[in-house]
Amino acid sequence: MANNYVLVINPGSTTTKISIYQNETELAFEELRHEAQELAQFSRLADQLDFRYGIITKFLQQKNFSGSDFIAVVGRGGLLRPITGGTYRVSSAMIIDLTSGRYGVHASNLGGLLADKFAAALHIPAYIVDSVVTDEFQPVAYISGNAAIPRRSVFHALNQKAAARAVAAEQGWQYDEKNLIVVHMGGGVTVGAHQHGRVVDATNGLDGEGPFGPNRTGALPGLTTLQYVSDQKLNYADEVSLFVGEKAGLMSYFGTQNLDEIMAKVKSGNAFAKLVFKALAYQIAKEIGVFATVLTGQVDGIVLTGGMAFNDQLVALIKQRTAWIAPIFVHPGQSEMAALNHGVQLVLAGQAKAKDYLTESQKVAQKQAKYL
Ligand SMILES: Nc1ncnc2c1ncn2[C@@H]1O[C@H](COP(=O)(O)OP(=O)(O)O)[C@@H](O)[C@H]1O
Ligand SMILES: CCCC(=O)OP(=O)(O)O
Repeated sequence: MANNYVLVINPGSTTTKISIYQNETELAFEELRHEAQELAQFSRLADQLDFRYGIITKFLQQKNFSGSDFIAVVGRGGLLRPITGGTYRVSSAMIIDLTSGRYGVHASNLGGLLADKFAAALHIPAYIVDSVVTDEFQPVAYISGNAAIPRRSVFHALNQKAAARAVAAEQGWQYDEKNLIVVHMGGGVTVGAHQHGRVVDATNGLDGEGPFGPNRTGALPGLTTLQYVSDQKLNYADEVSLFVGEKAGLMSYFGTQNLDEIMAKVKSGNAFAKLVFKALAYQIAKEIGVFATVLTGQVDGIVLTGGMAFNDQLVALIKQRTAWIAPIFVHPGQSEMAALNHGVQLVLAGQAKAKDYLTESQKVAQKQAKYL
């Protein structure tokens, strides 16, 4: 007899997070950290599927959960065609796009794929919620400055929205009546302008925009980067994506993306580590300033979230430069597991309808076609 449990799977670039929910109650949670060397054994992202599936299966066995306990599985939504936010049934078109990497390669692609694999084994439905390609951009945000290259919405939509809603609730605000700048500081860092509940612009966390992060480049000097790629004869499919993601950011300077290890260098007086750490805070603060202009200075709050928001020194440095803009709310870690589960519970309770991937992507494509 099913226990009405929902299995929540959240693959990030540095972690696999797993939760079991019954209604809105989290019964179990596990965060498995992956060191870069551990993942380096897999040459392609798709090769990590069985490895991460095995870890999750082991977790379920250790906690004595049985397959028949579950009524649904939900994974973090990855790089798909641009779509609206919400809960989606994992479909065959989605599986093809996530597997091929046609819209980009990132650990979040494994969310839908892992959910699909568990759904097939347990005979239950699979969903994704608020994918990283959730697109609520205002028209002007699509323009990059070169007609050949439109901007696209790729950010930590799930956690940015969940953290913004949590802060709004704590303050007694309605999320869709306020203007917030939300900064997710994870393996990659993204900054979003949440205008009355719509993310009208956000830095692209994968293509090289905004601040750098533990394993991700931010904006790079364009021509110099193209020259480097050409000089080094970097191949796009493997080497270029590693150059801007996975091996970039703090990883490129120190060979580690673990902030605690970098803080140990800072504390031991390593001048270069101090400089790069200051630059991390500087770039994040600078982008918050940029996004204050997106909201024409009408900013009700700045929300700092993600794993790096646990680092008090980083938060203090960001505050020093940005506290004049708006009150700062620190919401460390992630609310992604609760948000993934909530999206599925709404569908299971009949309070929301699961969206269809191809239908929604066509809607967004029609909206974009007006401007691009
Ligand atoms: N409790 C913590 N204290 C300090 N730094 C942390 C903490 N948790 C995570 N980090 C750092 O945050 C970064 C990863 O953020 P996280 O949001 O966990 O990653 P992901 O994007 O993979 O989910 C890493 O640099 C990690 O070292
Ligand atoms: C912006 C895409 C999502 C992302 O960067 O996630 P991680 O920080 O988990 O790598």
